[in-house]
Amino acid sequence: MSDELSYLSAARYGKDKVRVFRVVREGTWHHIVEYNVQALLEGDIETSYTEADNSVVVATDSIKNITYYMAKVSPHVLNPERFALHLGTHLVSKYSHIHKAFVTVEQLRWSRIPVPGDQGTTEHPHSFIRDGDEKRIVKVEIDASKGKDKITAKVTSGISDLLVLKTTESAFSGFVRDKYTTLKEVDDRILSTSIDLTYTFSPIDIPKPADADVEQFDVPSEIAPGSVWDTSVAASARKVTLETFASDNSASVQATLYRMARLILTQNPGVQTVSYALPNKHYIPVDMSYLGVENLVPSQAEVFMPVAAPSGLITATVSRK
Ligand SMILES: O=c1[nH]c(=O)c2[nH]c(=O)[nH]c2[nH]1
Repeated sequence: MSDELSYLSAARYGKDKVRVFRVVREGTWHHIVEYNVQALLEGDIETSYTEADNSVVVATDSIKNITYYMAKVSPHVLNPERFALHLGTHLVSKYSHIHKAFVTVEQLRWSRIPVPGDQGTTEHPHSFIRDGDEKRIVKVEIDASKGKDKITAKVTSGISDLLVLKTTESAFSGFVRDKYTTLKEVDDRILSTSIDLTYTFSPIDIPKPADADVEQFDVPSEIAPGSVWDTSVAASARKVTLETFASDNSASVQATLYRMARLILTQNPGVQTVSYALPNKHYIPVDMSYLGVENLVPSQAEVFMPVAAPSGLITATVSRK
């Protein structure tokens, strides 16, 4: 149904915040992942909105059940890119009227607990610690609108909530000075940010999955470096981000951001764009001059007031030419 005034111009639905934990036992050496999954569908679903026609609706409850089933049967469950691709591909393959799947996987951090062993500290085989709020975020768009045997996928990966701070080698000067300016130029300051990083891969073709075999999802036999199939990209992007933050003698958040993004593109040929959103979480030296205590010389200030809000927010996308 549409009338002269309005029509349904977009429709997408599914399940959000599906919490799934998976253990893979390799003898006594256990691997784990914890994911928050969002799986949304598009396709010939208009009548469910316009005609109250539920015959086209795969219930969001079923989408949740499929997510858990795929966490059980997918050989790729431990890798969020491959798991998201497998889940999305199954959704568009299973239902003829569903043409696109949008799967977001947020991976929570679990690291092995270090324990003393015969040869120094080792990682525990089955005990883990949540060492930080940092998440790995993977977004996959599976497109079967040109046919179930011509599936393509766009993948974006990244990190959110990676909190970092440095106590020197950050300055900020030379900015616009006018009647609104109260900020002093500094050659030394605390720099802290909660890193939000996303990078996009070149689009990929997905081989048509075997009809009967939901468990099967082929990964190319030759894996192009820096491509979506290359499981080392996430660690490399995180390493470059942290190392650049630490070692750059920062002129501004903008300049440090650009340097990080360029390095990710240099090191990962399959990555097409890199975006950061970096809040500048200000730490303000406390003025104690009224007590005769000096705390305002930037390189010597010792007591700071962390300010949650307002924060700066510096964003940019750097793209491969
Ligand atoms: O690195 C910075 N970039 C800015 O744009 C800015 N603006 C500001 O007040 N402090 C900072 N720091």
